Amino acid sequence: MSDLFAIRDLSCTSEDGTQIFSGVELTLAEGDVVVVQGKSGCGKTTFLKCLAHLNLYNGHILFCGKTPKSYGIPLYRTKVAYVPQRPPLLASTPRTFLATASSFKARRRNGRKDSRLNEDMEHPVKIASSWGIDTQLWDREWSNLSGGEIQRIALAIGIGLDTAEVLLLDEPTSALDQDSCLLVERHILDTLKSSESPLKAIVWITHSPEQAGRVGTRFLQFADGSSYEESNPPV
Ligand SMILES: Nc1ncnc2c1ncn2[C@@H]1O[C@H](COP(=O)(O)OP(=O)(O)OP(=O)(O)O)[C@@H](O)[C@H]1O
Repeated sequence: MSDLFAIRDLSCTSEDGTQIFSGVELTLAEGDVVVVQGKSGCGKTTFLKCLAHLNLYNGHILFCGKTPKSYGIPLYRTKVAYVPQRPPLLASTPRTFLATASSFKARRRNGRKDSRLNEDMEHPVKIASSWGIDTQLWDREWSNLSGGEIQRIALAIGIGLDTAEVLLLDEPTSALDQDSCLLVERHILDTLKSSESPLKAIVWITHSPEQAGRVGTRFLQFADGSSYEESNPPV
């Protein structure tokens, strides 16, 4: 049987030709929560973007034994989903964005839009509500939402569409207070364990050693232009 997610000899170079990292290796199995840590600017976000095929890279990425291109990149990105730390401020509202994201899911289901679109949109709203996001915030312009509200809404969409098998989380709780952070963490880990969710593994960037210890099952450290795995969370 092929690995869930295999990354082989991954390297990435910035537009000006500077190498950001090279030689990164990682194999994900079902149930893994790989915490990614390292100094600011060492390439963690770039790494996640490469995994989501949002950044150019060299090397090999295989999801269930197949390359991203063999799925078609839009479909691949529904299976290996990147949730940015700060979603680019979009025009319009979270509900408009959710409708677009849900329509991708509907197309993936049967090749066209279908009547389950509204149903697909309910789950993210319900999840966000359980994290203190009032339903009316979905109809407010992104630019008029707080950082913590934006972060919870983006994460609720990433999880609640129920398409992601691998979630790539970029400091998903960096704008949240401690109580909200723990609530969100618990929900993500429960989703990973749930047999009703397609979610199988998570790659999670955090600068918090405490969070790394709470959520991580494996620990990938970025340093000196490459990465290495540690057996324990760094203190
Ligand atoms: N589009 C880009 N063009 C040029 N350089 C870039 C680009 N995106 C990122 N970089 C550079 O690549 C390096 C890695 O950036 P990246 O955002 O991946 O770091 P990071 O480890 O996630 O940092 P942080 O912990 O501060 O979020 C940095 O030096 C950054 O300035």
